[in-house]
Amino acid sequence: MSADDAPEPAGTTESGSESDAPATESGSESDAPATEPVSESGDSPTDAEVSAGTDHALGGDAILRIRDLDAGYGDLQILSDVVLDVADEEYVTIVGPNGAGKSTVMKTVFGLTTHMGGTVEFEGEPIHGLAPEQIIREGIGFVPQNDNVFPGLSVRENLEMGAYILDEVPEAQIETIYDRFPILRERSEQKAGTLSGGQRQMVAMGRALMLDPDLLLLDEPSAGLAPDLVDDMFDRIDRINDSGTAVLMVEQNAKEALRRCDRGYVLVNGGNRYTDRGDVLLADEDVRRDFLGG
Ligand SMILES: Nc1ncnc2c1ncn2[C@@H]1O[C@H](COP(=O)(O)OP(=O)(O)OP(=O)(O)O)[C@@H](O)[C@H]1O
Repeated sequence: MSADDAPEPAGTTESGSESDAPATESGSESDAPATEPVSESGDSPTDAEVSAGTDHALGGDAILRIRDLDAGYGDLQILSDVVLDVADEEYVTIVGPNGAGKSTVMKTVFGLTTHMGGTVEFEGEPIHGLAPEQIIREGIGFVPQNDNVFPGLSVRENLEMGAYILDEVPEAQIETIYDRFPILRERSEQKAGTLSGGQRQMVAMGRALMLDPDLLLLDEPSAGLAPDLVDDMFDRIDRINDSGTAVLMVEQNAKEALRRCDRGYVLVNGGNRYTDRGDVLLADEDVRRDFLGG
């Protein structure tokens, strides 16, 4: 989704002083917020006056709607009262310190943790408590950070595994994935374990896209990639989102992720801290200092 199409969060600034200022004319990705908050004094706004929002729910419709979510592992609670929305075709990033619970949110949406309270709804239906196989059927694909390919299977067999719930291999979808990642067509018969890190990540994404999900969950897609491949990976994610798939991503490369996404959530210690457009989070002094390395 382009920034212009992005739904507005229910509140974009702590003060609630949301401006109607248009996005920058060039529409270019810059560090400046596309919407410039106006100071109460009427002075020219500066970065120091940008306040990231703390209203974590979207004002409008969401295809993924998480409310007051408590979850963890066994008896160990990690998430407390998490609120998070993803709108149709939106690109949302979760950032935050190590151990904040970012991956746990993703795993919880995909049914891989212990649900302890609150709700996760997808396209209007509750999905908390469902098994991953059921969640895939609902239209959610997940690319975990680790162990996300079958190393002993070929590229093609990996893709086929992404559609294992179907009776027949969807050949047309495999072709669509090959069109999106042409190198995978070339390496179709090669064992996934022998591919480079970037190519393995493409296999993992391709597998998660096999059922043409409405929402793709990506956990640290740039982890372990050589620096010159990171931009390429982000470009591919942009294109997946541009083709109509909503994306919820956890990313260690927080600044780049926030530059690219529509909205971001800052998670700390298992709970929400800030929610706003990516460019607003990038411009907020406190967010930059505390969570983005200045
Ligand atoms: N399978 C598990 N069993 C028990 N505790 C776990 C498990 N996985 C993660 N945790 C704990 O949950 C907490 C949150 O971990 P999580 O991986 O969600 O954080 P994160 O924000 O994604 O961190 P990072 O950026 O380091 O990946 C951590 O304290 C972690 O040790």
